[in-house]
Amino acid sequence: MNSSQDSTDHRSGFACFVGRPNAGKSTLTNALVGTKVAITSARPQTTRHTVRGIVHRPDAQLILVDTPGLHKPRTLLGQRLNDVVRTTWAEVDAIGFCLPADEKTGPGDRFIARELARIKGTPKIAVVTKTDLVDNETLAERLIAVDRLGKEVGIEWAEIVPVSAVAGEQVELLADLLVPLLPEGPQLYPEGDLTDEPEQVMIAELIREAALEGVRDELPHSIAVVVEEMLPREDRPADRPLLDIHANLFIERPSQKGIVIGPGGRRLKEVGTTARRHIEALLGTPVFLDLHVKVAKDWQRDPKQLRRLGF
Ligand SMILES: Nc1nc2c(ncn2[C@@H]2O[C@H](COP(=O)(O)OP(=O)(O)OP(=O)(O)O)[C@@H](O)[C@H]2O)c(=O)[nH]1
Repeated sequence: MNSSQDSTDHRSGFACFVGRPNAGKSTLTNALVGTKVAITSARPQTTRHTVRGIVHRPDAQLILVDTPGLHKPRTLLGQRLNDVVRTTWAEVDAIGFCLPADEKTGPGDRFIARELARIKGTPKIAVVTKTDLVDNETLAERLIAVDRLGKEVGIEWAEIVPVSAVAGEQVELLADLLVPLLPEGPQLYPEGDLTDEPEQVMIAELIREAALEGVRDELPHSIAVVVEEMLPREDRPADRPLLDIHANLFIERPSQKGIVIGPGGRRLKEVGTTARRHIEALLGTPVFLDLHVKVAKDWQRDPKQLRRLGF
C-alpha cells in the first residue's frame, strides 16, 4: 500500500433503493447523484426502467440502481417489473429500504420486508425518507417502528438512517454508510458518467413524465414513449446546432387520445415544450422535438408490443 492510487483504497459497487411506490426512491437517487436521472412523480409506479445513477467520490464509486416498485402483478408488464426488482436485489452489494417518515408501516412495507428478508447476504440499510415532513417526535416513533419491522421479519439492519432528499439532509451521510458496504475495487465507470441508460431511453422518460403531468388519474399506466430518431439538423452553423428528435407517444385506446392532445392540441404542445426544456438541459444543446400520438391497442398485455416499446 504505497500510493493513494492503490485499488485497495478504493471501493466500487452497486446499491439499490427499494420500497413501496412513492417512498421517495427516485428523489433520493437524484439527490445522491446531484442531477436528474431517475424519473420522479407524485403518483406511484412510474419508474419503469432500471436507471443507474453514479456517485463519483475520490474513495469510491457507488452505482445506484433504481428499481420500479414491487406490486401485485395484474398485467404482464406488472409481472415483468417484479422480476426485474427481484433480479436486481440479488445482484447488488447493498440495499436501501426506503420508508417514508410521514406514513406508518403498512401492508406494502411488510410485503417488501418479507421479500427482502429472503435475500440473504446482502446488507440492508433502512432509509427513513422525507424527514422534512414530520416533527422530531413522529420521526422517533417511526425509527422505532422500522427497527421493530426488521425484528418482525428477521432482517438485521446494517443501519437505520433518517434522510430528506428534498432538504438535502443526511444524504451525504447515507453515501458514507453505503460506501463501506461495497467491495474494494477500481472505478467501473469513467469519471463524469452519471448513468449508463442510453440517452434515448432517458429522453423517452422525460417525455413520458411531461405527458403524465396533470393526467395521472386518467392515464395512470397507459403511456409509453419511444424515441424513433435523433439527428443533428443539417445546414446549421457550427455555433448554432439543433438536434431533431422524433418520438412517438403510445396510448392504449383511441379514447385516450383526446386527454393527451387536449382541446385544440394545447396539452400536447405544453407537453412538448416541457419535455424539450428538460431534454435540452440534459443534452446541453437546442432541440426540436417532434411528438406524435399513436394508439398501440392494450400494449400492457401484449408481449410483442411490450418488446417493441422496450420492456
Ligand atoms: N417533502 C419531501 N418529499 C419527498 C422527498 N422525497 C420524495 N418526495 C416526494 O415524494 C413523491 C414520490 O417520490 P419519488 O422519488 O417519485 O418516489 P419513488 O419511490 O421513486 O416512487 P415510484 O417511482 O412510484 O416507486 C414525490 O412527489 C416526491 O417529490 C423528501 O425528502 N421530502
